[in-house]
Amino acid sequence: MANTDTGAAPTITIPVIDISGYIQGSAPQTAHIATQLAQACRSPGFFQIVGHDVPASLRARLLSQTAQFYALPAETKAALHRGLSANGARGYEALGTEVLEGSYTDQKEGFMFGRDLPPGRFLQGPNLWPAESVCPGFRATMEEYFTAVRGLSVKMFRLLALSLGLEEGYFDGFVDSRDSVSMCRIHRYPAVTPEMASKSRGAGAHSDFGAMTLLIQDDIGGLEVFHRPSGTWNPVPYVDNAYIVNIGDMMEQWTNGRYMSTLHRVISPVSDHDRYSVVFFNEGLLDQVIDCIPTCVKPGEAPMHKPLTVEAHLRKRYGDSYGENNTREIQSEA
Ligand SMILES: O=C(O)CCC(=O)C(=O)O
Ligand SMILES: [Fe+2]
Repeated sequence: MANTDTGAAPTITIPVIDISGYIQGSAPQTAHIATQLAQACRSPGFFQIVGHDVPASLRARLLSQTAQFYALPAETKAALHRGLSANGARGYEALGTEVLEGSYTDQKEGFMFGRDLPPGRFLQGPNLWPAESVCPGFRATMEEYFTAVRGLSVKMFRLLALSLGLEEGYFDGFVDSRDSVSMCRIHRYPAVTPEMASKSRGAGAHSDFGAMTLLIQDDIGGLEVFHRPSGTWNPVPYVDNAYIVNIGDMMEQWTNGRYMSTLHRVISPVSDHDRYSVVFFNEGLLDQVIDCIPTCVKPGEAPMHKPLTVEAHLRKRYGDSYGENNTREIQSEA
């Protein structure tokens, strides 16, 4: 694959969409935003939003708490390893655990949390947290942020529904039910030397397999999106206070390929600073059947995929043998 290391000019630009008109309830602006969204979701499947309602002060606290967490001693973080959580889906993941792309070991560490539910269905369970005395304010900030970003994601799915010519609440049950799976993951990408950067990735090339992802990257940048026709990697520039939004494999399938799930990767920062990012995945309502959305198939055209439930899609992607305390399969997640 060609990449930006060659210094080639980017072949795609990632649109920046101001959604404040929707947040404020303006009908004409909402229609315009939905049109911009439809274009961006078709290609490149990535865009950034500004004018959202998650306060900048909360995002700043989130990033400083993330740094505080990663500065904890290795053994304190290891005691929170996600292998110790009910479904293997909450807690800490050490540097070099994931291999998303061939021979590159991902140079990142992560910590995942979601809705605090009793252990039960697939990917559900209580979160793991460091003791308050060890990481003061961390849990409260992460919980406050989770509520805020989950609220924003419900709004983004409403806009997505409008962009597909559907009724605004079409995805509400999918994203906003008790059994809707959503997961937040904070990341640290340690700074590397130019020599190390050529042999490693922050995160190897992958596509996200849920429905829609909302991501904060810090001002170091490093996220790149693949443009298939030209075989080039294109940076997603840092935009102050923005969310990077991308379509995942489940939504690509649900829309019969109309909306695109695009390969992306993170280049380890060649810098004297670590890079931090916070990602919010919407995996959706476990019992929802993903069956071609009616507005996404022309008369006479056949849907490209057989209907299947979200849980079946996720189990397939996480690995058929996924089970309690089996943490291997989950590592294939983006
Ligand atoms: O950290 C980033 O900027 C991107 C992470 C990512 O793509 C993922 O976790 O799926
Ligand atoms: Fe990703």
